[in-house]
Amino acid sequence: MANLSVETTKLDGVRLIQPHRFGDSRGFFSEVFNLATFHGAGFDDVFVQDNQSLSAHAGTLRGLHFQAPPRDQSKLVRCGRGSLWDVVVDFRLGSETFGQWFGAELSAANGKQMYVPSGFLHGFVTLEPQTEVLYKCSDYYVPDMEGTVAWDSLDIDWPLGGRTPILSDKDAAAPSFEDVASPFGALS
Ligand SMILES: Cc1cn([C@H]2C[C@H](O)[C@@H](COP(=O)(O)OP(=O)(O)O[C@H]3O[C@@H](C)C(=O)[C@@H](O)[C@H]3O)O2)c(=O)[nH]c1=O
Repeated sequence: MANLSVETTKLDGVRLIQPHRFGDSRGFFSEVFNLATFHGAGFDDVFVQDNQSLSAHAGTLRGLHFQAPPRDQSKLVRCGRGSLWDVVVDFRLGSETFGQWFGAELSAANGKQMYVPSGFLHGFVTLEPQTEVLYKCSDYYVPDMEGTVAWDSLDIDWPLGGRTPILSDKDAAAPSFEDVASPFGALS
């Protein structure tokens, strides 16, 4: 039985991953990450850092973030509690889909994971209170190499239900997409 199903998206390299859940009377068991299985499915990343964030309120929006080369990161994102709407934006110069976005709901219930390749912006908005997000990164955090793009400077259809999102000071002050020079070449 396949332990992993992988869905392609309209953005090259961006994938929605569904690890298998073995359900029984107690609940379920799932290998949420297995290096050999992921390598077998074509992901050659070596993840070196695991992150966890908790957002107290629904409508908390984090993003859009990237870390510049040579310290760029691919990410494998999932939800441990609650639900979120996860977004990736193609930020690779010269890419046919430069500036286009893809979004999907990740929840504790659906077990889906978003694979965010290097060269893409990443962000999410929480859909429930006390939403926990867990993600692996392929390089360590380097604050000096970090970049932020304003969440509302692209035509992203954030499911906010008319609410004003809760932002960090850094994200609230982020420059617009068109004012940030991408450090990513087309083949990042
Ligand atoms: C991202 C990060 C933050 N921090 C620290 C810096 C700061 O004091 C505190 C909170 O950082 P931030 O406000 O940047 O956290 P947050 O807004 O949750 O940032 C995250 O957003 C999502 C969308 C991503 O894709 C991540 O890569 C990361 O950029 O945690 C680390 O120590 N290591 C890390 O890897």
